[in-house]
Amino acid sequence: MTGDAPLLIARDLSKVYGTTRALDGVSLDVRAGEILAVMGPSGSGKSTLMHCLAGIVRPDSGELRYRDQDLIAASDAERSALRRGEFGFVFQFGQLVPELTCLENVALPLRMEGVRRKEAERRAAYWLERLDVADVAGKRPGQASGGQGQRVAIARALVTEPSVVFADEPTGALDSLNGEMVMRLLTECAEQSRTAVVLVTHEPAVAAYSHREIVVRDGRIRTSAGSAR
Ligand SMILES: Nc1ncnc2c1ncn2[C@@H]1O[C@H](COP(=O)(O)OP(=O)(O)OP(=O)(O)O)[C@@H](O)[C@H]1O
Repeated sequence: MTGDAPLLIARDLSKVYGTTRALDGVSLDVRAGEILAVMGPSGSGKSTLMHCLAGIVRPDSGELRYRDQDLIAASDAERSALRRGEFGFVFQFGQLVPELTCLENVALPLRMEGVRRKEAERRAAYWLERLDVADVAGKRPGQASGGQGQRVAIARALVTEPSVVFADEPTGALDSLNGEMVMRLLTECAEQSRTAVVLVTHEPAVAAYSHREIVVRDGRIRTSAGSAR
């Protein structure tokens, strides 16, 4: 893994909200296939860091590159094209569309890219199978359990075969057994497809699925270590 050029390179990133220094000179690389846990206390800047890396929030200063692209100089349209095409997202609460079936939810990012319905649903069905939730394909998210919904959300994040998945507390709403299953499937699928995962979590048991942990405090990276994995 160390031989790969980094996918994301952040240097000295800063972001200020009013008088709050949410990020204060953060430097970080994310490599293909790497599972990186971002830990730290509430309000320390974890989400701001993740949102900057994902091209959602524009840092005030520093350098940020995804492959050859300057993410700070990129226009809003370029950044959203990058998010759609290269990145996947998983949040604490699956944020699935309640009116659509689980299959349609997973097919949605492909439909938005112009993939025809039949092909999009075929690929969605494959990912539901991979995440072991094929049985909820025809159900709406409200009819699935929390753990199943989160696995559907992961299928939706992976269906476009992104280079990087950003996961913000993906197990935060689950009990530990379901949380472990979600983490096991997320990391197995990511490793098989060499997808990098940037994982924000408070939970050491979740961070244990990563290859590397960083701890953010007061907008700075305080420690960085390989995990037990
Ligand atoms: N859009 C915003 N407007 C104003 N302040 C913000 C905004 N986003 C974040 N902040 C502030 O920046 C700091 C870092 O917030 P951030 O959400 O990145 O922390 P976090 O580590 O992800 O916290 P948590 O674990 O509670 O989600 C906090 O003081 C927060 O209040």
